[in-house]
Amino acid sequence: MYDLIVLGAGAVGENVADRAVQGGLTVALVEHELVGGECSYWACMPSKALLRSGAVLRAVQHVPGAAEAVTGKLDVQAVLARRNSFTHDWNDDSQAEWVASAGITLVRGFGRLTGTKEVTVTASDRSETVLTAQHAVAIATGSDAFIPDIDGLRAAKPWTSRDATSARQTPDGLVIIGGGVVATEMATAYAGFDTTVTLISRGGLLSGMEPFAGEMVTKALRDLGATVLLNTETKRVQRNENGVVVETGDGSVITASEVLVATGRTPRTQDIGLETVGLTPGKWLETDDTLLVPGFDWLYAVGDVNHRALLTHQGKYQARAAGDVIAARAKGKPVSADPWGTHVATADHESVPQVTFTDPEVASVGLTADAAAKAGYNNIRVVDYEIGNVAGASVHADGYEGKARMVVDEDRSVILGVTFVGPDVSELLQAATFAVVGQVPIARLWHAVPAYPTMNEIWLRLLETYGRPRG
Ligand SMILES: Cc1cc2nc3c(=O)[nH]c(=O)nc-3n(C[C@H](O)[C@H](O)[C@H](O)COP(=O)(O)OP(=O)(O)OC[C@H]3O[C@@H](n4cnc5c(N)ncnc54)[C@H](O)[C@@H]3O)c2cc1C
Ligand SMILES: NC(=O)c1ccc[n+]([C@@H]2O[C@H](COP(=O)([O-])OP(=O)(O)OC[C@H]3O[C@@H](n4cnc5c(N)ncnc54)[C@H](O)[C@@H]3O)[C@@H](O)[C@H]2O)c1
Repeated sequence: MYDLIVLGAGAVGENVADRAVQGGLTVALVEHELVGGECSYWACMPSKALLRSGAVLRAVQHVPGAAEAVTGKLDVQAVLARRNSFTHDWNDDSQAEWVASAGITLVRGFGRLTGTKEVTVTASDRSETVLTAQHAVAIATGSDAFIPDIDGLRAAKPWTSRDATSARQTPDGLVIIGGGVVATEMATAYAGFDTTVTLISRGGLLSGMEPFAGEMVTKALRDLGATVLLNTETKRVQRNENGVVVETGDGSVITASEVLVATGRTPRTQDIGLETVGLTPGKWLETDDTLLVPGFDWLYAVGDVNHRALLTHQGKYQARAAGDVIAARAKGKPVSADPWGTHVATADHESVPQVTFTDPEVASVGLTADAAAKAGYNNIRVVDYEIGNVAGASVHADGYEGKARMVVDEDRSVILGVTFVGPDVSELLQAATFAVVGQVPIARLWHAVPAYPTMNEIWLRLLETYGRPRG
């Protein structure tokens, strides 16, 4: 008997377990693949490792003096080898060691709910262990790539994000279906490897973000040599002895070695016994802000599986709240569940930061102008500024091109959202997150002076463009 059973040892499950142990609970953590989950082995870390070398090379090419010193092309094998070092060659020994050192019991095998507070784990030798929880079960099983119902796609054995991030060799030609984060990041990485990349998006690129983000990334991908087909349906996919043949809605035919499907995610809830507790398998798990599934006092859903924000940092934020609240409830301690309290993931609603590591990078937090209007903010003001006009950016790289947008709630004089697009803007994001989460009044932000000449001077320019509120 454990106080808590956590199903899934991705970044999120690990953190739920860790916080609960720190809160004085005993925890079993169930994992059937690699401890560390998608982020460590097939998502964030390998994808960023694949992108980083190309980004560095392009950065150097925009700084005379350095540019003359670096004239070669990317060494793709060295990039792949560096990627492998991040994934530890897909070996999770070090993460399993961390789990043990944190006082968490790791149970290897595939876990399913088999009743209230009960999880049955099937090990690789088919032996079964029944675990019971005194207080709670947390589902942190994550998500899988979603394969849409496109004629021939499944049969063509497409690459998913797992294949794109773990490839041992780069293909000569890659067709990417999708226009979101995975599609644009992988198009950027592979175009830099001299793979012939064709991206097919049924709409624009990065559609949930400010429109200029997708437009700038489209231009940049084309400049990198990728073909970007917008507002284009993928009609049919076929694999033959030479690779794949992809037919688009307008009748064009593209042949390539591989096709990557990057059309979103589907929850890993199909086969985890949800029906044994009255829930429907295959659906995202809804939760309240303490990550508790409605109708239960013992079942939590944390990370990708609850579909609140499919990002590692946001899942880990939820995990800290969930691990702490499970421990507090188990020990009969006070629960802080008001907005922005200790035991809630309030920031999930309107304050999520995200960086898309394309070139230019897209860094955003909070609401876009469109999302703010849809959320019912009817007195907003949008302030735009070219980042290239900031002294720090001109020193950073010759011909720096970037754009910033700040969305202000005029009723409260606070920032609802900020988007930066440009080389190396990712490190500007945390200041924006402080402003949005802290709901710092614009008048006070005028006293937060950015150092000269850094790219952070974009803040001063946005505020000057907005105008100084009267004190
Ligand atoms: C290509 C790509 C790049 C990304 N890059 C970023 C990025 O740069 N930054 C960012 O913040 N986010 C990024 N993400 C998103 C990020 O990977 C996810 O949000 C994150 O991995 C979710 O963590 P999780 O713990 O909820 O799920 P997962 O990491 O999927 O972990 C779930 C774990 O549960 C295990 N499991 C599932 N079912 C069972 C079962 N029945 N029994 C036992 N174990 C089970 C799985 O094996 C897995 O280890 C990226 C995603 C992709 C696809
Ligand atoms: N840097 C990062 O933070 C990062 C990087 C990669 C992934 N992620 C996370 O992983 C998640 C998955 O990324 P993703 O790019 O797969 O999803 P996404 O939701 O970002 O994009 C999905 C894309 O697929 C398209 N699409 C959906 N259904 C389709 C269909 N039937 N036919 C054709 N196109 C279709 C959509 O129009 C969209 O362009 C994201 O939610 C993101 O948060 C984050």
